[in-house]
Amino acid sequence: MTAPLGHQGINARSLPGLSWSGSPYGMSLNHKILSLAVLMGLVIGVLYYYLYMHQPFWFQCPVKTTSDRPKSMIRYHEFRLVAPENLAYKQPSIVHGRSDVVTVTPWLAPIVWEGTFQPALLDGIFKPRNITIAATVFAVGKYIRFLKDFLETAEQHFFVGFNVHIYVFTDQQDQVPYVKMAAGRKLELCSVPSSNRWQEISARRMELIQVLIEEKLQNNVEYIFCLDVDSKFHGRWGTESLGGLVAVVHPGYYRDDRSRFPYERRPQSRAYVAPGEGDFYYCGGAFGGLLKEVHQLAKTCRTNFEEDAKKGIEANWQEESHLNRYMWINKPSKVLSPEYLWQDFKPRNPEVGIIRFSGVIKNYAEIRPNA
Ligand SMILES: CC(=O)N[C@H]1[C@@H](OP(=O)(O)OP(=O)(O)OC[C@H]2O[C@@H](n3ccc(=O)[nH]c3=O)[C@H](O)[C@@H]2O)O[C@H](CO)[C@H](O)[C@@H]1O
Ligand SMILES: [Mn+2]
Repeated sequence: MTAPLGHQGINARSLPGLSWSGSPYGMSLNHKILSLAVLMGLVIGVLYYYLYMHQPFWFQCPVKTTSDRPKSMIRYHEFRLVAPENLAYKQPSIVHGRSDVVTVTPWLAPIVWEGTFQPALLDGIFKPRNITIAATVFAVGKYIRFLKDFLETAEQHFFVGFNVHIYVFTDQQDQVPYVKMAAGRKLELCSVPSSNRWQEISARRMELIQVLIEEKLQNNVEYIFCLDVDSKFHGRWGTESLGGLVAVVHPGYYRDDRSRFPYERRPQSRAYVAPGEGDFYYCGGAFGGLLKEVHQLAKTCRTNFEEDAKKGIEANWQEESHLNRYMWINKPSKVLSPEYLWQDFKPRNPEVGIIRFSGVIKNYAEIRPNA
């Protein structure tokens, strides 16, 4: 009788190293198991420490309260909405609310309209986190004239009561107006070369935003918004606008069929959006979100813009076209209604209860280096 193949004469004792008592090949099995256990413990320990420190979104932080969590940990916990105790506010309803507008996207991101949120409740949730919000604004060439109103009105309406760092990119630092800022708010100036093409100034913002995030903002800012300078704040822009990736619906096209959106339509461009595609038409003049998300957006749009340039293509609305392509694939987790970027020349539509931020009327021929 022969044993089945593979079992002939083999047992634990006859395998090199696999012996219960002393082995001629070195460590006993007991020792090996022990060292393996110690090694595994070490690996698990190091892995746990790494996750604890970096807090990827899928890792549940074991720390209980908001106040004793360092900032880096709070960063990825935007969905842990801890409300202050004893805060009185209007009872919410799931049957009564705005019925003249849509307040949620098909991918279930909120669309922020006046009347859909309670400011005091949201501020109460975000205040204990001691977050800092960065804003970038470019004032190159003649656009420096818009900066004063932008900064003064931001002081009155943009994240009032929160830490706000405004980064002004300009080619004329000595022309930056003095605007008194409240405690916790500050202005920083960054140099940027002038250009004789407005398209270049507008589009290069993506690159400069990417570099700013990489070199300056990594550890001291949670959220960032990137805004056009030729605009003013007229109403509250606050914590209701915070989210992972945040886009603003353009005031000029939101009632139109998508076939009329001014997406880039040449398939050779990396900003291409095919007919029948696209959710909304978003503004290039205002977008934002968590630092990490905006970094990814800026980096991608910059790369795609440069790839297009190598082929001699410039998308019809420069970085706005690339942003729209990006948002089609990477859906924003919060969509802001056109209340968040209106245009002064447009009469207010009835569904727009309040204009919070709006582009001023300007004479393109007079202010752009190339009109
Ligand atoms: C409201 C809105 O969504 N506006 C977008 C729209 O046109 P706009 O007509 O609003 O573009 P724009 O002339 O305001 O240029 C965009 C921004 O670039 C900066 N700038 C521009 C020219 C210049 O000489 N100096 C200077 O500083 C400035 O911050 C300005 O706000 O399409 C542009 C496409 O490129 C941008 O996507 C804008 O954000
Ligand atoms: Mn503008």
